[in-house]
Amino acid sequence: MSKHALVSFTGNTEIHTEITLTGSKSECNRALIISASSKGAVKVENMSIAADSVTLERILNQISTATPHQQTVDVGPAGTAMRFLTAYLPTLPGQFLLTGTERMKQRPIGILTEALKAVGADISYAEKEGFPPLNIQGPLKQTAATVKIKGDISSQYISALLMIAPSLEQGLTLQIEGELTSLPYVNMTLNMLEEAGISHSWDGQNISIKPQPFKPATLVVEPDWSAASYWYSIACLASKAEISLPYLKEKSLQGDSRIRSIMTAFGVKTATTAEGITLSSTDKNFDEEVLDLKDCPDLAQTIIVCAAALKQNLAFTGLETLKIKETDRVKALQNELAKIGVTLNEDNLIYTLNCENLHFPERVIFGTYEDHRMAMAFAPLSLLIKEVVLEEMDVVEKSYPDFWKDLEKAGFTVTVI
Ligand SMILES: O=C(O)C1=C[C@@H](OP(=O)(O)O)[C@@H](O)[C@H](O)C1
Ligand SMILES: C=C(OP(=O)(O)O)C(=O)O
Repeated sequence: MSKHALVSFTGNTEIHTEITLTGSKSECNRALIISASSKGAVKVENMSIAADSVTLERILNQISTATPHQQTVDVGPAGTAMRFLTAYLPTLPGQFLLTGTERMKQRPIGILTEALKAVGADISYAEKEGFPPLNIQGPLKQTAATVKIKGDISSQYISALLMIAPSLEQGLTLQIEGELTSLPYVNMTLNMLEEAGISHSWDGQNISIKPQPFKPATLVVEPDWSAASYWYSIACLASKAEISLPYLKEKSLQGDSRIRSIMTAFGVKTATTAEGITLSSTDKNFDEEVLDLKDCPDLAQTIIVCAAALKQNLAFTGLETLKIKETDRVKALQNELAKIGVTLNEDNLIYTLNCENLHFPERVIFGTYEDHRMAMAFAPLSLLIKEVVLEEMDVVEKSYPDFWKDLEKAGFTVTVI
């Protein structure tokens, strides 16, 4: 039986708390692949407890390069792990079936697999052309060192290729076609590779990495800024807030640290302290009418739900990639915002909120669509709605397993129903 979370907040919504967030799953998943590629020269510190990272670590520890039999590698719902392993497994001697949840089988991978095949990888589709599960036969015998790849569907394809590039006999040049989406994630990959001794060149379109050895290094995973975004939302919707988030740094490899500047307009002030950062509530001042979220797609749900609750008819661009994430996030947002009378309408790739009929019923049950970010983006509405139910509460495990515990620490009541 699936469990749901009933979240409420009794009395005056003043929040004073300190929350230590787990490590970024994006940074952690890169650190794990880089460490495996370096054959142990690169160590990982402050591992994330995100289920997706735990899964990737377990897989990397379990796969064997000594067995002639096919090994099934199941990433569950972990998209980044799926994309990174699609590139990493072909570099190993072995035969693999790389698979995941039913939703994973609907998340496209063809752009990455075709690029890998062009470089010499032996990969075929076990079910539907262009989608997982994949049959992979390694080790890759390199046939080309330059490959074209579309940049506007998922940056994870590019990060996946960049991380195997230094281990390829001829290195790799990626010719990026179209606009690069989720750009900060590519920068994160290149920065972490650099920390591990790997240099690159990037002329605006082509990214090249020569064959080169990893140097001994320790990659320290920073706390998760995407997880921090839910605390920004809470600080914004509470009547008063002072929320400390230790170890978070303003200058981060994570593009989602942009939540800090976006949330100034939403009335959340961020102070840098010796320990990390502290969020406090201040006056709201919406000046920008259109927010482009192409660089930070994982913030979209947090920001859109928060704007809706504040009755701000903001417009958003850069939401195209949301359709292929854990769920079709635009559709999921449209369905669930309707429960508080808000619509999210698309016109020419501009999405606009209409909050004219915003209302807060006494009790709202929000669906979560196997998507951790749906649960975490809607939970803060319990500061405005007496009873908020988030279905399938375990979805948060994917990136932020302590989410419910942390809400309780901050004064929310979370009942499992
Ligand atoms: O590389 C990464 O760690 C990620 C890149 C982004 O995906 P896209 O590049 O597909 O937008 C982001 O949504 C995902 O949660 C993590
Ligand atoms: C899109 C996400 O993850 P992934 O693509 O790694 O499944 C996410 O965490 O929001």
